[in-house]
Amino acid sequence: MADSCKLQVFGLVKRFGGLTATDQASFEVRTGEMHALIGPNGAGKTTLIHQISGALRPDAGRISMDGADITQLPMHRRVRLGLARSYQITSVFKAFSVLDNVALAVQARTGGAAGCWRPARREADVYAQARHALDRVGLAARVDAPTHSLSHGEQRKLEVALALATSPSLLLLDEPMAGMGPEESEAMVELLLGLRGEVTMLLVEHDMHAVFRLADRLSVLVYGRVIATGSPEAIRRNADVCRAYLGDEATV
Ligand SMILES: Nc1ncnc2c1ncn2[C@@H]1O[C@H](COP(=O)(O)OP(=O)(O)OP(=O)(O)O)[C@@H](O)[C@H]1O
Repeated sequence: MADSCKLQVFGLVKRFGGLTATDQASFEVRTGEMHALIGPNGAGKTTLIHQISGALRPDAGRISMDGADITQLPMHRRVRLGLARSYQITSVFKAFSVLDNVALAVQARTGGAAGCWRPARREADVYAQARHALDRVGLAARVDAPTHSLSHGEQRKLEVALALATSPSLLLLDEPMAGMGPEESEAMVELLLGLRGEVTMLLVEHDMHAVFRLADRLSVLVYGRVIATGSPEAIRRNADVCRAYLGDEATV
């Protein structure tokens, strides 16, 4: 039986003036897999992630999730369908506790406009969901800490917790290891390995050691086009990929 498809990106085009940032980009993410999107600087990876999350509207092409066309849906509707993206820590309240920030994310993303008037039971559910997300990323002992007191590595974990807060089925991770030292990177790899199979993930990351440890399959983006998709082994051996991007890194 064919693997089921969680996300399908077909012929995605995004132009910024005269520059074509994604150029007929097409690839598929299978349900349950950890799929990495790699490529040189400026290849269009972040632009692609923005289009999948709904932050940017494509000029052409189609995005579908679980078989439903989501190309025209606003971001909040995609979130309701189970799509989440790792937040930038800059969007949190630094004086609030770690737990309160995640609880706010849960409430905001599950439709919390009348939050103040919700019954206590509802609030208990929100906090239970927030605690569960923090537990998943290994921040259970830091729930009461003010967010500004977190180390860099803990802040990146919090970003993942914020994305997990609404129990997504598809998680977009844009450079979760950025700015990390080897120990923090290793902790993030362990965290993401722990989520494998539980949530489908699409990862953009420059740390090739981490990528090749984590990914079930990879897609390689060069000049806005996906030039190859396959297993880590197949990608390492792909002559086009080595020529265009990996080169010596293919030995990782
Ligand atoms: N808002 C924008 N306006 C104009 N050009 C943009 C905009 N966003 C991205 N670009 C350009 O689009 C191209 C693709 O950028 P993008 O950030 O998607 O690449 P990337 O693969 O994520 O790069 P990196 O690995 O360095 O993060 C680059 O040439 C970039 O300068």
